[in-house]
Amino acid sequence: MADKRYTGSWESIQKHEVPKWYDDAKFGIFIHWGIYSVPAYAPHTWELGDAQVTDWFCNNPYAEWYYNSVNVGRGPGYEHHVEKYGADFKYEDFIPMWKAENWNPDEWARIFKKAGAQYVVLTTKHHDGFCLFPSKYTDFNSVKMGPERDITGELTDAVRSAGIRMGLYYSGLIDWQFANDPIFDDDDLFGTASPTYAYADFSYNQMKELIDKYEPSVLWNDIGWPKQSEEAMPYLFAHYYNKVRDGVVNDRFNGKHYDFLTKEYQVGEMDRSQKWEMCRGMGLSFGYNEIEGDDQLITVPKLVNLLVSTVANNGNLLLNIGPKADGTIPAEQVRRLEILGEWLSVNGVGIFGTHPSDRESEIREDGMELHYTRKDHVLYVFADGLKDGVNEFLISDFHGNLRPLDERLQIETIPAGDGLLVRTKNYQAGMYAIGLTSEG
Ligand SMILES: CC(C)[C@@H]1NC[C@@H](O)[C@H](O)[C@@H]1O
Repeated sequence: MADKRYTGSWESIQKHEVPKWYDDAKFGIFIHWGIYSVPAYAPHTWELGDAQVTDWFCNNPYAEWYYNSVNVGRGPGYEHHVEKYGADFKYEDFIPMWKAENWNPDEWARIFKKAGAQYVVLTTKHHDGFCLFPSKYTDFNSVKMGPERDITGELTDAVRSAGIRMGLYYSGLIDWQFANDPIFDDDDLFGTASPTYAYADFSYNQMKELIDKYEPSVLWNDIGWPKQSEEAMPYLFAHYYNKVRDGVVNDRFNGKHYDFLTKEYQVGEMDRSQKWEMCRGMGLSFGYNEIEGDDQLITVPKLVNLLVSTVANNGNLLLNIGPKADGTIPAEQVRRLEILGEWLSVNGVGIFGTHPSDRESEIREDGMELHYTRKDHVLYVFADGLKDGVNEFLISDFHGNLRPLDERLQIETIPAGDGLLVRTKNYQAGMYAIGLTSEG
């Protein structure tokens, strides 16, 4: 029987279930690439969630917010712009400097594949309103100017050719081509949001354009959706799900319907019963920030720990890269993807296609962490925060045996009461979090 079609009602839409591919995927790559990649500057201040909102917007670490960081007329972003480019240099003057002259989408796809990424999400239109696709609703796009290429189309083809799913990000509520008063706080942010019915029609039409042209596996909307077209949302979702049967949408369409919840840098409250996704840059920014060198980026041990702890608690990790304006990915970001891919090539069996165990993650006072996943009857244990050489930890209420996924690791296992004592004999820091399996 043909798949049931969705109708334009909330009742119909809410019958959509999270498709297996998204639940199994566990790891994707976010890409923030745009005009802002030319100036590539933001002060290295705080992780989102660590700053007062009143401090955030004039000291914004997000390089993709460059336009507003200048528009506020004060703070390090503004001062940097005036000093380097002059007060009369406009944001749009960066467009002809974005040439993407060294961009090879197949090379990006090769890097993502080697990293173990199962899906990719590209910014098709960020808050600056510049579209990375040939929209028929605006000429402010990457085919008509700047790179003069359909970045979304070329990357979608390359990523899918590599056997990776393609998702699309869209700034649904904020578009500085329609409303560009400086944003100093959240009131300003939502005050500039979707100012008119004309914008609501524009964003609805562009989202439909993206669905029809690229049939993305993920619709990653940002900030929110225009109130003026909120009633039409079920039609948009029905159109999407009928066209992309195993597509997923995030929770940033005003939270009225979603396949997965989103977290940005910090986990905050966690509900393991719902599918969620953690996203973050490798540094404090999503867009490339030239002052964020290797020392300012997340370390590999912390990156592996983030992936393991996210997956063990029913999440996916969507790790962002910020390419340079010329189309190359900064070497320090590529290196992290390569190492993560090497770790996943050994331990991925305990990550991809697994489900959270009924065992909660354990964060011990000595810094050791135990995280659990399962696949059918097989239990996977990930131990992190270990020291070189010998470490001991108890898997309570466990009557099987465990063996390491990394054949370099030597362990002893000793039945102890109702559990199993595990002793590593030769742990080395380069093994990062170690994976153990109960599969014989
Ligand atoms: C999580 C990521 C998509 C961020 N969402 C909020 C934006 O303001 C920010 O620049 C970035 O795109």
